Amino acid sequence: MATNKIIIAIDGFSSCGKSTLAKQLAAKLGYAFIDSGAMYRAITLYFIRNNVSLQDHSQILDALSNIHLSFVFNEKSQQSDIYLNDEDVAHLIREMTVAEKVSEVAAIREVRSFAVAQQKRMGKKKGIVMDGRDIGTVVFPDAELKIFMTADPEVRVKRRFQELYVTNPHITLDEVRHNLEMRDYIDSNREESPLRRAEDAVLLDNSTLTREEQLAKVLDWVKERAQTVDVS
Ligand SMILES: Nc1ncnc2c1ncn2[C@@H]1O[C@H](COP(=O)(O)OP(=O)(O)OP(=O)(O)O)[C@@H](O)[C@H]1O
Ligand SMILES: Nc1ccn([C@@H]2O[C@H](COP(=O)(O)O)[C@@H](O)[C@H]2O)c(=O)n1
Repeated sequence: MATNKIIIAIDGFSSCGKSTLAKQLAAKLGYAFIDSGAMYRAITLYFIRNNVSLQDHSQILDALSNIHLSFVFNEKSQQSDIYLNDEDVAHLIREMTVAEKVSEVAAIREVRSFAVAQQKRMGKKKGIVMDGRDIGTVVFPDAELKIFMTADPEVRVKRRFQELYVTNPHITLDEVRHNLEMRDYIDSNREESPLRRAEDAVLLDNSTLTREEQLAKVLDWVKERAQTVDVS
């Protein structure tokens, strides 16, 4: 049982295991888990479906005014699914059509303001693990624990390939590699909130760590920062 709730911010490159770690931590600590990337993906899905021009700011603002995002806990999977207006889009947002466009959409200032305002509200009561690209730098600059995750690029490509292959056996390693490289490049070089390691973030390279090892390591960091949190 957690008695001293903190905010845990996890940032890093694409497909290095941020959401996996965030889910593990949230389950262990009884915290809320928010995958901020899912929000940008859901906005992108809406933009694709409605042919929103990324060059037209009034179209973008109009589209955002019609988007309502929420996370609904799924008892079966024991995870929160993202809803775009009243539709569960948790699976649709993982498709390559969304992955190919999301970094362009997430670089737009109005889109970021829209998402960040909601993310900040979600952290008001603490007891939250959020992963993304700007969580420790912009969304929760005062988070008690900030983690910057990375892993060897080829390890990341193989992990994401194995994950996507289950639902799309036509996918290729090259396609996945290209998408990860492209997203990391845009995310790190955009003007608005580029992906950066916060000065006070702890670096976690999980290239050779199992899921269990990464969790054990991070739980030690949580204990250091929230002495009264019982994580036994
Ligand atoms: N320590 C690990 N060892 C092996 N596979 C892992 C490990 N951590 C995560 N994975 C797997 O790697 C893949 C990417 O993980 P995950 O989706 O958590 O990454 P992410 O950083 O949140 O990605 P993105 O930012 O692109 O959404 C998943 O298939 C996940 O199961
Ligand atoms: N805080 C964030 C989170 C995500 N993004 C953008 O969304 C893309 C998809 O995120 P995943 O975590 O699901 O891979 C990501 O490539 C970023 O472009 C962001 O900008 N800020």
